[in-house]
Amino acid sequence: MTLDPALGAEAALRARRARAEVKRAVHARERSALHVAEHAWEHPDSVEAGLRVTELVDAIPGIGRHRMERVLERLEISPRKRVGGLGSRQRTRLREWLDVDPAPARLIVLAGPTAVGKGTVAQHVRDHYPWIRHSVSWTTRAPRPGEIDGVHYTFVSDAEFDEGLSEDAFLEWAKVHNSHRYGTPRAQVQSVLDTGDSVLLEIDLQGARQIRDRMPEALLVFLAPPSWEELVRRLVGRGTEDEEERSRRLATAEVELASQDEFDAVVINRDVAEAAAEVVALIGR
Ligand SMILES: Nc1nc2c(ncn2[C@@H]2O[C@H](COP(=O)(O)OP(=O)(O)O)[C@@H](O)[C@H]2O)c(=O)[nH]1
Ligand SMILES: Nc1ncnc2c1ncn2[C@@H]1O[C@H](COP(=O)(O)OP(=O)(O)O)[C@@H](O)[C@H]1O
Repeated sequence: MTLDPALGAEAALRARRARAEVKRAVHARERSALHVAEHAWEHPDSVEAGLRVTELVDAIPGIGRHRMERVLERLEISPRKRVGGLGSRQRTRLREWLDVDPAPARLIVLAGPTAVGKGTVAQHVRDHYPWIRHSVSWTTRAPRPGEIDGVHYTFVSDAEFDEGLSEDAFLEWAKVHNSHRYGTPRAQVQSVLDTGDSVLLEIDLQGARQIRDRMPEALLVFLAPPSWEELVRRLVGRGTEDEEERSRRLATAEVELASQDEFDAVVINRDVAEAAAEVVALIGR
């Protein structure tokens, strides 16, 4: 006997709708992902068993696509697998992972004195930990050679920055080194956090303090130099400031170094890769 193809298509549509309903319920926290998985393993013919593991994990609120991929890799589960088709060791690993509350997406602030290596460490995080997202700040300073608008900063005029202020568009903002204004766009950061990915902000100390007051759940990391001499060496070595600007920045740096206690963690930037790994480990995801 051959199956009527129209009936087959109808059954497939029903199954897709039923799977969508399970995902909706998990996302709305009406059912836990663990409950869905246990049901799938008890009832091999159920809708739950037919869900792809990616669909189940992705439906968990606050997970985010990057994190889902990493989790499945760590659990050694192929993204093509259906929940009902997992082997017993995979089931055990998935059960254990679902049983603990997944860490929520976090806002991470990386601050520290001038030339300590904030930009360098943030770039290393960008290159090696792509699931951590970065906010693009607005600034009134002019682009340096090689800097791209919308990538390194969003370069705006004073009037445009004022407009942003009047619309309450910044999560925090500050006038840095007594010259230009810099601000973190609120909507951009919030939309990334809403997808379940963590966001790293590389901002100055005044901005870090504002974040601490407004978002106590944020993780504040102070990047410190191995020594004062090394900080001076890095500032001079970078060669982007003249003598007068350098002494101004070093005076600020002295004050900033005294503020380490205000932070959740201090990471010493001896080696760029190690410092970046430490920051990522603090985020815990
Ligand atoms: N408060 C605040 N500071 C920022 C923001 N974006 C960048 N900064 C800080 O502004 C300072 C100057 O940055 P930049 O002009 O790129 O120069 P450089 O860091 O000296 O190379 C650095 O300390 C940055 O961390 C922001 O959105 N808010
Ligand atoms: N761990 C490190 N070891 C040696 N040099 C570093 C290290 N981190 C950064 N640097 C160098 O120090 C200088 C300042 O770094 P940068 O990222 O521009 O600092 P910031 O963004 O904090 O002002 C740059 O020339 C950079 O290459």
